[in-house]
Amino acid sequence: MLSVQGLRKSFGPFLAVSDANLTVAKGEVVAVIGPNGAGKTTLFKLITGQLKPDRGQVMFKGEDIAGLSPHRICRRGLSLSYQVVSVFPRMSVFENVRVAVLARKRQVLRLFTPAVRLANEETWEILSNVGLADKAEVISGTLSHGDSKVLEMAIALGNRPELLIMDEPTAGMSPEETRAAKALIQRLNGELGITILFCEHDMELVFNLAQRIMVMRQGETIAQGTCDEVRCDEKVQQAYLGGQGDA
Ligand SMILES: Nc1ncnc2c1ncn2[C@@H]1O[C@H](COP(=O)(O)OP(=O)(O)OP(=O)(O)O)[C@@H](O)[C@H]1O
Repeated sequence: MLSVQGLRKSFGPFLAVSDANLTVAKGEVVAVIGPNGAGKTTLFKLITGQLKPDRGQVMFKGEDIAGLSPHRICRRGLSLSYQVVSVFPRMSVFENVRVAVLARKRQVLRLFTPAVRLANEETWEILSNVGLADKAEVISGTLSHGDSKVLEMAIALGNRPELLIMDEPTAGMSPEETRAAKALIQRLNGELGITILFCEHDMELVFNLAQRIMVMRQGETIAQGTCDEVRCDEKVQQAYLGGQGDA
């Protein structure tokens, strides 16, 4: 479904991503790991169009999407759930998700039209899928950190993504919130069939959730494979145990 080859991005003289390579098959859960500053977030921004690569290829469903606008990439079924919560804090949980659903349908909010009725139904469905239906009327800015991150995922689901990319989905969550988020990600993948690509520093979560792992160090892909393959990889052990890692 997604194939990244030889992706490179520099900021002035600094090479943040020098050679990123990644494949994600339909239906998979794939994790990108690497020490702080390895280039994981930059890679996700390059895939989702928030940054333009200097060179390299990003093939999504057979088409090269490298350098397309985020909007056009999103329309092809690829959504990003952010590391930093970016909901509209004064809007309710329901309204935040409905905006995303209406945006996908290219509708503005004209109440009582059939399109809005359908968007309302879809919004309720998403909220119940992620377990936020009972908080639909809550003002988003008053949610706990864990619920805000789940809302972020719900907003991304408003785009009906085939591939959902999540940047540190459980960062800052309590152990209980992390367990719930893990179950949610498994449900999105298992029940709704959404392909998942995420990066995360919580190695327990990575090895529990991911079917395959890609490892970055200093902007470069140094390994890619099953959890066992990656665990046994010498370069990976060096990256994490050689004084550069944070896991
Ligand atoms: N807009 C930018 N301008 C200059 N340097 C940047 C910019 N964005 C990222 N960088 C640098 O690129 C490198 C990679 O950053 P990136 O955020 O992609 O790493 P990361 O692997 O996601 O790190 P973390 O795990 O800490 O989130 C870092 O050294 C960072 O400071």
